[in-house]
Amino acid sequence: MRLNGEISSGEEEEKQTGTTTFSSQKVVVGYALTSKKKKSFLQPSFTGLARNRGINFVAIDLNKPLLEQGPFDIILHKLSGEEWCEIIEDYRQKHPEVTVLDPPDAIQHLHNRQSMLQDVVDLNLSDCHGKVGVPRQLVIPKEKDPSSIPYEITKAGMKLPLVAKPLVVDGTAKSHELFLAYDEFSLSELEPPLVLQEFVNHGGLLFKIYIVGETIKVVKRFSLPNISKHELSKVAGVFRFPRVSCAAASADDADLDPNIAEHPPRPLLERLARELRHRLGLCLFNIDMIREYGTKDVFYVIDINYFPGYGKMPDYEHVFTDFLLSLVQSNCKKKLAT
Ligand SMILES: Nc1ncnc2c1ncn2[C@@H]1O[C@H](COP(=O)(O)OP(=O)(O)OP(=O)(O)O)[C@@H](O)[C@H]1O
Ligand SMILES: O=P(O)(O)O[C@H]1[C@H](O)[C@@H](O)[C@H](OP(=O)(O)O)[C@@H](OP(=O)(O)O)[C@H]1O
Ligand SMILES: [Mg+2]
Ligand SMILES: [Mg+2]
Repeated sequence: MRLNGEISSGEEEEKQTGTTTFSSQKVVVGYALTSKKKKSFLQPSFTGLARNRGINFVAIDLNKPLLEQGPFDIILHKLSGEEWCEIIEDYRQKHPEVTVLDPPDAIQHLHNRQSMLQDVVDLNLSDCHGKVGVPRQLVIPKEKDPSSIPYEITKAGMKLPLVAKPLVVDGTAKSHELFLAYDEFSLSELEPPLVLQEFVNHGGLLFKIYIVGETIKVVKRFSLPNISKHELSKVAGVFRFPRVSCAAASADDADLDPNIAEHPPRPLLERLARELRHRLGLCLFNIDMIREYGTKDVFYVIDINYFPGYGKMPDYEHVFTDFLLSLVQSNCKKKLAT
C-alpha cells in the first residue's frame, strides 16, 4: 500500500467527501489482460468505484521487462503462453511482497479439462447437504487412433450421449468448440486430444458459481435441454453446439420449475468453494455446476474457469473492490506482525 508513492506503514486514513468514502492510501493494481478481458472487466463502473477507494489500475507494458515496472501491490493477469508464465513466475520469486493473482502453475492446472476436475473427484463431497461429483469422462489422447474410440467407450462402460470437449483450454475459440455425440462411431470424425464426458440431463439450467476470494455468487444460465431415451434412439451423429451458457443473458429472472432452478444449498457451495480455493491454490475462478434432473441434491461440476467473465457477475464492482482492499490489508497486517 502506498502513500504518495512511498511504502506506507499500514496505517489507514479514511476521508469522507460527500457520499464518497476513500482512503488516502494508494493501492496499485498492475494488470495484464487481453483487450477483450480488459473491456469486460475494467468497466468504468468498477474502475470509478475502485479509484474512489484508493485503487489505481495500471496496464503492464508487455514490451518492457516486468521487473522494471511498478511498484505494484497486486498483479491481476490472464494471458496464455509459456513465455508469460515464466515472466510472472520470475516476478513472483523476486517480489514476494506483491500479491500475484494467481500463481501461473495453479492456473495451468485449469487449462486441461481432465486435471481441472480432479480435485472435485478427490474431494469426495458425498454427504454435505448434497452430493457433488463429476460426470464419468474419458480422455482420448492426441496419438489415439480415432477408429478405436467406440471400443474405448464401451470398455469404459460409458453411456450415450456424450459431450466431446477439446482437452486443452487455452483461451482460443477452438478450445470452446464442443460437440454432442449421439453414437460412439461418429466420434471418430473428431480430432483428439479430447475429453468425452457423459451428458447429464439437468433440465436445461446451469449454475455458474463465481468465486472471488471468500465471496461466492451464484447465477443461473440457460443450458442444453434434456435428451430423452426416445431422442437418443432416433438420432445418430455428432453435432456442434454453441456456447449456450456463456451468453450474458442470465436465467435468473426466468419463470422456471423450482425443482430445477432452486440454488444448490449454501453450505454445500461454501464447502466446495473453500476446498477448491485451497486445493487449486486460486482466488479467481468460477465453477459450472448442474443438478441431475429429477433429483434434489445430486450435483455435477462440469467445468472450472480461471478469471471468468466477472463483468457478468452481479455487483462485481463492490465485490472486487472489497476483495482487493482486503488483500492489501492482510498483507499490511502480516508485515506489521513480522
Ligand atoms: N457433462 C455435461 N452434461 C450436460 N451438459 C453439459 C455437460 N458438459 C457441458 N455441458 C453443456 O455445455 C456447456 C459448455 O460446456 P463447458 O462449460 O464444459 O465448456 P466451456 O467451453 O469450458 O465453457 P465456458 O464458456 O464456461 O468456459 C455447458 O455450459 C453446459 O451447457
Ligand atoms: O476466454 P477464456 O479463457 O476462454 O475464458 C472464458 C471462460 O471460459 C468463460 O467461462 C467466461 O464466461 P463466464 O463468466 O460466462 O463463465 C468467459 O468470459 P467472457 O465471456 O467475459 O469472455 C471467458 O473468461
Ligand atoms: Mg463452462
Ligand atoms: Mg470453460
